[in-house]
Amino acid sequence: MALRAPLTRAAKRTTSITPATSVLSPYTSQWRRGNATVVAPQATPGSKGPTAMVFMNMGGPATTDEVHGFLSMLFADKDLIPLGPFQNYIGPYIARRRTPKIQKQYAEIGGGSPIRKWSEYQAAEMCKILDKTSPETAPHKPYVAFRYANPLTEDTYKQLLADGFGGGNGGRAVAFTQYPQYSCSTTGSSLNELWKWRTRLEGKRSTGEIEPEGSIKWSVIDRWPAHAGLVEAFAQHIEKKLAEYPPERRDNVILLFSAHSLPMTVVNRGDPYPSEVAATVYAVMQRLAMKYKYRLVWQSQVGPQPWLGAQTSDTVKEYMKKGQTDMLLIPIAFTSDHIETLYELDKEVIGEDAEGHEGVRRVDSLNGSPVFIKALADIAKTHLQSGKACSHQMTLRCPKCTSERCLAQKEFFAGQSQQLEAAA
Ligand SMILES: C=CC1=C(C)c2cc3[nH]c(cc4nc(cc5[nH]c(cc1n2)c(C)c5CCC(=O)O)C(CCC(=O)O)=C4C)c(C)c3C=C
Ligand code: FES
Ligand SMILES: [Fe+2]
Repeated sequence: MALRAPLTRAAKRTTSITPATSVLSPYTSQWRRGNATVVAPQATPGSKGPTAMVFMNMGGPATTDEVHGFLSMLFADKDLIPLGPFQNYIGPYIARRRTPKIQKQYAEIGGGSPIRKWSEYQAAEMCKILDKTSPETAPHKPYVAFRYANPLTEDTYKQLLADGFGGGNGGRAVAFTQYPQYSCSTTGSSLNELWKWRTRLEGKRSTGEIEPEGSIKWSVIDRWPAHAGLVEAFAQHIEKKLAEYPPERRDNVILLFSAHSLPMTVVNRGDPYPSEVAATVYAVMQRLAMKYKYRLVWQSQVGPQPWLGAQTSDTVKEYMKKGQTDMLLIPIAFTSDHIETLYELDKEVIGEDAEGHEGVRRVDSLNGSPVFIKALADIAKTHLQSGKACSHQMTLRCPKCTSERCLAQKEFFAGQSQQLEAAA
């Protein structure tokens, strides 16, 4: 069975949460936050909207001054880097020590991560499409919630409340992970954080208390590794780059799909990410009619413990030694540019390991690709129509998971199904 006491706790909790609102509750349909009166967002006539579309991702420092804060949050995250009982001391120490090196890397890619710019653009463009293709849930309002950088999940949650979602008004929000493949260290961590702020800002205040009426009804798009539109967007970017090789060399270019690696402890815990990344790669190769030789390789290992390989940089060096100098690198587990593409692949792997050999090239990240944004809208529309709170797969914990956070988070999101059904 997937969860402990398979969802019964959540089921009980969520079926009993809608008695009449207590007189003392601040959650009425019009309520006060600070000095401002917040009014529920207006639905389009005949629509169940508005719907908040919340793009979740790790985020990145916008400037080199933000690198220390970013790393501090990253090394404090027990879902990403569990450092044991002394995490509160060791985490800040590692973050401080790593800051100058990482600041230098961000300085070399233009002074900061472009992830916020791309996430805000992708979310806004997707919502414009959704307003047309899913009028029954319109208007769709774009939000971004990052795990380690601004706008942080906490701030975005407060913004949702300030905009009139939840807080007595009810309203629907979709947490849309921007990691196509699910890992407990990425999407899982973002969901744990969202659940934490949901509990703090809208949840029960003490044990035994009933849930406040009119909180946000959440659902989650938790993975989309082989969506046809995602596959098409990757395939088109690959074909565009392949077309830049001379025709007589093109068929012998090796495609190196490169994904951020995972520590073997996480792989052996049973994390779904390696198999989902492989699913994306295989689907893209099928779309390319298996016309090229390819490998899935792994990058960005941090620290001394064993990580999943083969490493991207070793692979490039080994193939070069064997005389293979035409290789196309394809970042497959991240949908916009970041330090791993702009610094690690472009400067370290291509610039140093391959000594700038012109045969070693990189496919552009999806960034503002209209095919990709259309795919996002299609994924969202299918989800909104499904009436499901999350995928069936999300309710299954890793075989070796011992995290109470995972358990509570999964119970909460899976339990939102009843809320959605009640609202339907
Ligand atoms: C799908 C993508 C990613 C997975 C899976 C992932 C797992 C993972 N990462 C670390 C440790 C670090 N990651 C760091 C940066 C970073 N990680 C990803 C993506 C994934 N990480 C990205 C896109 C970035 C860069 C952000 C940007 O530029 O916008 C860092 C900080 C940089 C550094 O110090 O080297 C660390 C640390 C672990 C331990 C892990 C799996 C458990
Ligand atoms: S670590 Fe995977 S479900 Fe908890
Ligand atoms: Fe990472």
